Amino acid sequence: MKSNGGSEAAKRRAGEAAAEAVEDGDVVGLGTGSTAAHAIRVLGRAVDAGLDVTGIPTSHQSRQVAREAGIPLVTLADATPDLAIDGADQFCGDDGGPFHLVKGGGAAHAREKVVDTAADRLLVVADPSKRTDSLDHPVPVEVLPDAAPVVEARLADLGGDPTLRAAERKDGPVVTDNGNLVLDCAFGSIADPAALAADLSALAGVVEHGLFVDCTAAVYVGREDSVDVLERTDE
Ligand SMILES: O=C(CO)[C@H](O)[C@H](O)COP(=O)(O)O
Repeated sequence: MKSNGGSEAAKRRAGEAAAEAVEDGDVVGLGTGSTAAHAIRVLGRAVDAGLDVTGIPTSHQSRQVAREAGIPLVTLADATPDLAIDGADQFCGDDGGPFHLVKGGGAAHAREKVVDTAADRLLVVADPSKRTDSLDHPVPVEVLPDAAPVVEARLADLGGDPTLRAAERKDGPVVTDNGNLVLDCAFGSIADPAALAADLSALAGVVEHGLFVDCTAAVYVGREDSVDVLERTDE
């Protein structure tokens, strides 16, 4: 499975700790990536031990991991997730929140955003390398294939520097689970994530972008031997 760096032990601890928040009878949104996969495997072991949990996957990858782990799966047409557990490529925010994320390193951010924001609570699992004071990770933008040249120009108008994501073991571009392309767009330091998110959402041809603005209930930051839980508190 693709890993975006960070210690595997830290990722595992974050995944394990977030999985402990799942209660009997819960429907859980199952995030994508190497950190979320740890939580899915823990949930699979809990299901083996008798916990009644149903999952809603966010990608082909999370569906596959969940199937291997033995978690019964449904779709958003069948149930609303009580909580979602998902990874992030970068996050900012201190204890109390708000937290803002960049997601989409696995090109799954469109379905992730649908499932994660449908859930009552989004729990993010990450290692310390993902934490920053101000988001500056390139923002993945999923685009309709025919719209890619136009969206590239509009992203440049917004001050971005877009690059078509290339596949690693296939010639040509990455094609998402939804049959679209991904432009990774560098904006430098993002001073106002909410404003940029609104600008990106307004572009014709953009299916979804990877800025997740203040939709996170808690961030589980795994370390080699401990986990910090940062929680969004209501003002
Ligand atoms: O957004 C994602 C996939 O689209 C992942 O959650 C993100 O890339 C983090 O992955 P990892 O836990 O492997 O570092």
